[in-house]
Amino acid sequence: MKKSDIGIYGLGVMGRNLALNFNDHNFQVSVYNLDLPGEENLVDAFLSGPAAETNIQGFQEAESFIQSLDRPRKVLLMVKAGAPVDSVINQLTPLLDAGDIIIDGGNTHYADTNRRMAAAAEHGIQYVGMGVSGGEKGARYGPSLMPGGDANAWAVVQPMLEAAAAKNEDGNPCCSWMGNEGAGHFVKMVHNGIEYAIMQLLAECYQIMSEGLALTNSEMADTFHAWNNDLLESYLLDITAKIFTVGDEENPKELVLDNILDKAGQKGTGRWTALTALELGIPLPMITEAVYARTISSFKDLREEASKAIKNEGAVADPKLKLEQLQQALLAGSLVAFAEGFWLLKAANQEFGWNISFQEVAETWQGGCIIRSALLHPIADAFCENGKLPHLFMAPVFQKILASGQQDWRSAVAFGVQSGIPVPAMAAALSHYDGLRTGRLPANLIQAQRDFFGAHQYERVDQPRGKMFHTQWEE
Ligand SMILES: NC(=O)C1=CN([C@@H]2O[C@H](COP(=O)(O)OP(=O)(O)OC[C@H]3O[C@@H](n4cnc5c(N)ncnc54)[C@H](OP(=O)(O)O)[C@@H]3O)[C@@H](O)[C@H]2O)C=CC1
Ligand SMILES: O=C(CO)[C@H](O)[C@H](O)COP(=O)(O)O
Repeated sequence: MKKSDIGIYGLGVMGRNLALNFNDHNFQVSVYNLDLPGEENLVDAFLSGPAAETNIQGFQEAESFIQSLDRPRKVLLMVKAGAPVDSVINQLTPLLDAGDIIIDGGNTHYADTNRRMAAAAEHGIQYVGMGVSGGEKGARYGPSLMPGGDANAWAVVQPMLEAAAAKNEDGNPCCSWMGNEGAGHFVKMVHNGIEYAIMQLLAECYQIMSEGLALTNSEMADTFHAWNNDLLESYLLDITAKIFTVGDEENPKELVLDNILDKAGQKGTGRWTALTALELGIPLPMITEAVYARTISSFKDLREEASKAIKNEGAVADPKLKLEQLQQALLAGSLVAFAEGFWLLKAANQEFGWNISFQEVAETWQGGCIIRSALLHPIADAFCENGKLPHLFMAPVFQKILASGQQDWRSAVAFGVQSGIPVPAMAAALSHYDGLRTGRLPANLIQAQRDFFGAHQYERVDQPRGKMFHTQWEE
């Protein structure tokens, strides 16, 4: 039997679709899944189902799975992030040889990848932490891939990963080497932070349209569909418009959307983005508010109770918001979401000594991934022109967009605030914009207060930076 080019461990949603994708590109694929007693045999189900007409080989034991691979063996782990990855690595390490390559394609925390890469190196195993985006369809027909880790492995896995990846409008694979250690997983984490922010922004537009402007579901479908153009064209806007057209199987006259409980789930990547930003000292108010918004949604019972106790009487926004104004808020907010993400990537380069190319990240996100958006083209151009751009707001192209849309953006936020419709991401995006474009903030008062109660000292506007002063504020 021909040895396989790649082995995929884990036949969940992503693993089984990636296996079919690699097979489509004429790579020989081996698959394995650790089934617990009593669980369905996923390998058999896969081979007799979706993989029936393929050359994919399935294995019931890890030993034979690993032996089926061509050297250096390349094993792609598509298992649940966290402890399962450690347990799978422990299972496979004795079966692998020096020079073999483990690729973790799950949503792993970058610090875990740093640790696992160092541990694998002790056995001579090359380790790649790879962000994968695109969900089920992306995995099947072309995801966006963000590998990083042991650079020696890149040349070996590059042809396979590039073949399986989505292609952008220029025909280039949406797959780039992100850098050392956990750089690939860091980029995927930030991708998900941006994903949270844009999803929340779209959800806020939905609530403003439905509750504030009394639009029907079909009007909202049309509006989202019409907006999905020019710089606003994106996968998330596209699927949002489609969601407003899907009927409920249980109640055919209703939309399934109207019958979904308003409690947002989260697996952790958005929270990690916010926490990492806090640790690295980078303000990501919009992404963080998007995480909080999911969290507050999870307090469903408390919210129901509070909504009965605390009425929003008399809250009326004036004047009524125009849909064009809301559209501008969506555009500006989407841009802020990307600006926050790239700002964190810049900080990571500085903190960890990585060399993530922001242009390549933007290009890698142009196809296949959940946050693919027309905005990623001018973003890639901006970084191509100036790889050291300190913040996306400093690119003239975005200054123009933000400046021309800012009054409408403010109106949309004001409409939400005045009518009592929560707009945390939209408002936080605006605060980020206003905070950054304000040359003199009231932080002088904070410094005075700190010096008053704690003798923490302050710098003066008329003295060199770093020279500290203290005032005896009271006798
Ligand atoms: N779904 C998505 O849209 C995306 C998911 N990801 C990430 O990809 C990874 C896989 O996701 P997905 O395919 O959706 O997940 P699924 O839940 O569909 O599949 C999880 C897989 O992990 C296996 N697994 C769980 N625990 C263990 C363990 N202790 N030992 C061995 N195998 C284990 C499962 O095996 P079993 O069936 O036997 O339990 C199954 O094969 C995750 O890290 C996820 O965050 C990344 C991008 C997009
Ligand atoms: O990585 C993904 C998309 O890019 C996964 O779908 C992930 O599960 C999304 O995060 P969450 O479940 O927290 O919404």
